[in-house]
Amino acid sequence: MLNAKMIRSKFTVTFKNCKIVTQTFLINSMSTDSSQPSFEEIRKYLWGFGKGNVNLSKNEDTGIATLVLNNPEKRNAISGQMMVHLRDCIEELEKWKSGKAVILQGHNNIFCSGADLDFVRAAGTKQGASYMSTWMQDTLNRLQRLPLISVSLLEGFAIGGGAEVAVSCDYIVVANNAKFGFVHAKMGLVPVWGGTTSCLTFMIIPYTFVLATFLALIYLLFVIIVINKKHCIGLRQMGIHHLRQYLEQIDNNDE
Ligand SMILES: C[C@@H](C(=O)O)C(=O)SCCNC(=O)CCNC(=O)[C@H](O)C(C)(C)COP(=O)(O)OP(=O)(O)OC[C@H]1O[C@@H](n2cnc3c(N)ncnc32)[C@H](O)[C@@H]1OP(=O)(O)O
Repeated sequence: MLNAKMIRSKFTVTFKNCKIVTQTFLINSMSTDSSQPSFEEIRKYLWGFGKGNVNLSKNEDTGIATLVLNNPEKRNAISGQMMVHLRDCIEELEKWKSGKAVILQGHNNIFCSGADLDFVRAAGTKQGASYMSTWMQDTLNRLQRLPLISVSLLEGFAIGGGAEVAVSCDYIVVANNAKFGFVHAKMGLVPVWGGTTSCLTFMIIPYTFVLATFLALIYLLFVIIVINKKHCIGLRQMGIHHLRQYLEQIDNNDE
């Protein structure tokens, strides 16, 4: 049998253990892991894969830049080299003092067919996957935080990583022929470029807010009807009670 004191001391020990485990976890996660590759190392690695490029043109008069994904042989799929280009372009936009907006589009009216599958196959190791996701998450995070209005122009396909790039902009303009798809699940992948987080801010949070407001209004309406009904029943009963009293009084007066 455990008495209160024993329970308390057991709880304190458990609590202390939890605290130690939590603190160790936090210290570990905060410490800089010396095995983490530098971005310079990742750049060299990615540069060795594929063709294609990303073209940035800045219009100093209007303050509007255009960023074009260019790999026409593969429906503008993003190769290792293009990942490097994209980050360089975004770095340049970060420094553009007179810039107001950037439009992100694909070459020849097709947005992007995602990561270059030849690259994905070739770099399909634990190290390759980790390099790609670290690089692209950082790149798309920086695209989201650009001090410019960013617009993705969706024409043709925006698939897999292409969809992730699209949702990293502030606005998406969608053409009639656009086909947009997170196809990762079909391929047994998870979106590793940060697209799901962007989707959360883009779609799920606003829709949840609208749904919650709608449900709250229905609840309010329901409460008003119920209270009103109860109030009416109460008033009716009071009326009947007073009527009875009045009739009894008349009867008594007659007698
Ligand atoms: C890593 C992950 C992530 O987000 O984290 C991803 O992005 S995974 C990547 C997810 N993306 C995908 O699964 C898209 C795969 N592609 C497709 O479904 C299709 O190609 C469409 C994009 C719908 C386009 O179809 P359409 O009939 O118009 O053209 P097509 O299939 O004949 O393609 C034309 C040429 O482009 C190539 N091609 C197309 N998409 C490619 C890609 N993502 N990587 C490498 N090559 C690609 C085709 O192999 C073909 O090459 P040849 O002319 O030599 O035959």
